[in-house]
Amino acid sequence: MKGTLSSSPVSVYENVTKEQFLHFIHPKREPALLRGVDIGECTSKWTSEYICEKVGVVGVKVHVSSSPQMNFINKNFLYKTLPFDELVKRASTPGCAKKNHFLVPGEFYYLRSVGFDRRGRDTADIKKQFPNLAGDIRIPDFFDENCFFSSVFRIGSPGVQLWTHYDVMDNLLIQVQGRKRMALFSPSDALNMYLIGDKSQVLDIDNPDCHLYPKFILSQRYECIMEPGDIIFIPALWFHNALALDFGVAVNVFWKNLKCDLYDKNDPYGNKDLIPANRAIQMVENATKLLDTLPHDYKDFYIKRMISILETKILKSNEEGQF
Ligand SMILES: O=C(O)CCC(=O)C(=O)O
Ligand SMILES: [Fe+2]
Repeated sequence: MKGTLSSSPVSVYENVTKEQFLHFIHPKREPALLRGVDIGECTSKWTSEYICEKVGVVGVKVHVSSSPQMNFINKNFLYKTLPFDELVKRASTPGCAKKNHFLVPGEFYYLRSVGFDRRGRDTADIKKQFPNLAGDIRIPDFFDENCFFSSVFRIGSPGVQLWTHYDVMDNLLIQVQGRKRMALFSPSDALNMYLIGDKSQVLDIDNPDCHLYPKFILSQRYECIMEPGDIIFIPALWFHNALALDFGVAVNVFWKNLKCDLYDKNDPYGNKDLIPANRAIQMVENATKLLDTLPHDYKDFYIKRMISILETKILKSNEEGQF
């Protein structure tokens, strides 16, 4: 059984200034589509030819999949290294990935840039990994520079859909080339998302399987189409799913909205839960393991008791407006 889901538009704001963003948009903790913000010359300059010429043959690690819907559950993608210009040619030229491919003709590509050393604390920074392009993009100064976490270059084939997930940082996603459909869900819908870690198991958000994921259609979906030059503000913890309608070039910037010491220092992607949250989740996991020592019916009963403790906690913090 397939279910359908209505959606609400993401609020659109034109020609937003730093002051307007800080006073009216950021405090709402809701996604916002920002139009007409000065992002520099990249919107006119960043043609496929230009970015190929500026970056050249530098090797980049990309997701490659035979399906446009990249799926983390049965990992229907591989990581492959390609020269940057070859990636751009294959992803932007219809038919190009038909001749040269890793998996199947017409395969799909997605680049999410990373820092030089991903095992360490090195995060993506376009100024470091793409210095010849960084000067063309003006990242809005809508946050304190001490809170900057990373800036990520994203390139993808038309049709690529990135699974629904949340990040723990506030985010400005700047769409430079191509259109993209963004679907978002509030953190308050977390129980309807069927999460595994930071990712939703509901892969086909347009035709969700209602037998497997009956509560998904209860969630409130927000949606917008991003045009080149648009920026979307995605507050930390908001679930998002990106569907590229064209060959896409985007840059996003993550920053820390809360006190720096709450964030995991070893987080190359900006998706590790805050230290207290991560500890709390570990404790719940340990608590359920502890119950493994009891017979099934007792375990079931005490898990339900734990759920009722947590449910009461949700109601209380909702009343206090702190949820
Ligand atoms: O635009 C995309 O392809 C995905 C964006 C995303 O997940 C992000 O900016 O956090
Ligand atoms: Fe994300």
